[in-house]
Amino acid sequence: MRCYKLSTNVQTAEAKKTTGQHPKDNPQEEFKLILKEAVDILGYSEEVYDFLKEPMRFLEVNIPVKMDNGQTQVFKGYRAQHNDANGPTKGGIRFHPDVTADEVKALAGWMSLKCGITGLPYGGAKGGIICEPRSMSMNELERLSRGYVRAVSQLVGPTKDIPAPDMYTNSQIMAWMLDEYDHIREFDSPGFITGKPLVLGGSEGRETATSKGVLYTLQMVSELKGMPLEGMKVIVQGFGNVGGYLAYYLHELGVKVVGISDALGAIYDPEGLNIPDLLSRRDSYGIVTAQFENVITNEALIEQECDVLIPAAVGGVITTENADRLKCKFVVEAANGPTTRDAIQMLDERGVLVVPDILANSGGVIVSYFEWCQNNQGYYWTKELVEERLKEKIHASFLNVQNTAEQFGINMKTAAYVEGIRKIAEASGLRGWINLN
Ligand SMILES: NC(=O)C1=CN([C@@H]2O[C@H](COP(=O)(O)OP(=O)(O)OC[C@H]3O[C@@H](n4cnc5c(N)ncnc54)[C@H](O)[C@@H]3O)[C@@H](O)[C@H]2O)C=CC1
Ligand SMILES: O=C(O)CCC(=O)C(=O)O
Repeated sequence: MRCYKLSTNVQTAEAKKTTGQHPKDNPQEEFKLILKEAVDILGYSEEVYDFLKEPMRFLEVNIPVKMDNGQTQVFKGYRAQHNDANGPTKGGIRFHPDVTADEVKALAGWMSLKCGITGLPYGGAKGGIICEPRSMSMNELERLSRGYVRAVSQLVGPTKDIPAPDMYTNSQIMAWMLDEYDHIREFDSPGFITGKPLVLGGSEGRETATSKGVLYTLQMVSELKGMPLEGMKVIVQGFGNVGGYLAYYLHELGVKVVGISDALGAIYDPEGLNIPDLLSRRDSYGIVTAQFENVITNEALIEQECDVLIPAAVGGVITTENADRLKCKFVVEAANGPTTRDAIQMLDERGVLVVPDILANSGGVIVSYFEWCQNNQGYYWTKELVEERLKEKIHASFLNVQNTAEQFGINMKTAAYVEGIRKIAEASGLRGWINLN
């Protein structure tokens, strides 16, 4: 633990600029590219691609929020519902300054695929609001969260479209959104939203579900490749809900977490970082690097020596511009859309396995589904039961995607699309919406 030390001139996280890298490519175009490949591999008609390339519904809203200074600020928000052939749509809500309509559309498409791969009775959706939550007060965030629910209330609901947390949203925001929805509908509907606090009908294990799912995936990779996790060197980009818990579990298992990062920078130490100490210093937005000297950039972190690179923050961080310089053996995508299609091809050629986001980070929506089932039953499960069932689903989905990759001689990303699309297309075909052939 040599390379990082506490800064003597700590600049507060709030005082620093927050946005970091911007996705180099349009995520919706990325989604369409691999979708087309997968549709062709399955031998489906052009109709299937035309139907699935865009969300079935897309709502753009303007949310007026009374700020603490008395002035009204208008925030732009989105909700995309990609496909509801398999059941109600499902997906998180992101609060981030870089949110775009195309990003939300792609994220909704990826949710459909995730639900397809894991066999959940849902289609995909996603929401987003363009905002900088770290510069807003709790009261302003509450008014924004409630305003968003009022704006999209006609479109969402426990049997229509069920939101959840994503970047910069958490269980408190889910609680405000639930409360607003209950006021509008005039009845208690815990199944309207997942990722809630436990006392409001949340599920044991939801907060840690995405990171646990990534961990189970990594364990599958380590078994597959005959490389024990213990002693492995891992870099985790992003130190929030997903990255923070993941770094902790890895550290507990004897993995050397050699690099972590947040929106402001990264720290790297080839000897391994003291993860519990870093977690104890982290603020509620997953920021810790502001307290240290020798901070490197997120771009530089990605190129450091390690066995496994786990992007767990924003999209579009591994592109054709840096894929050649990665020094890892595997990339496990915990974030949504961190690697572009062309970068995956470059990594394939170099023998670097990329475990796709729609498989690796599906733990979040899997346990959200468990939460929704518990809400519908009014009967709550133990954490052990949740984690056992999560592990089963991740294992089965991983093996399925891996078999498909072998069967068609394709990489795991395309195989995951093939598996995801199969379910949505079949359901859409049976409903008479499209002809598959
Ligand atoms: N929370 C969940 O259940 C799920 C999250 N995901 C994905 O995982 C990723 C992370 O989500 P959460 O951990 O929930 O978010 P979070 O808001 O809890 O944490 C985000 C982390 O990323 C850092 N960050 C923000 N901008 C960054 C940048 N430009 N470069 C590097 N780091 C940056 C933040 O400082 C923070 O440490 C997102 O891509 C999200 O869509 C995927 C599935 C489920
Ligand atoms: O928990 C959920 O329903 C969705 C989580 C999510 O937004 C995601 O998997 O990207």
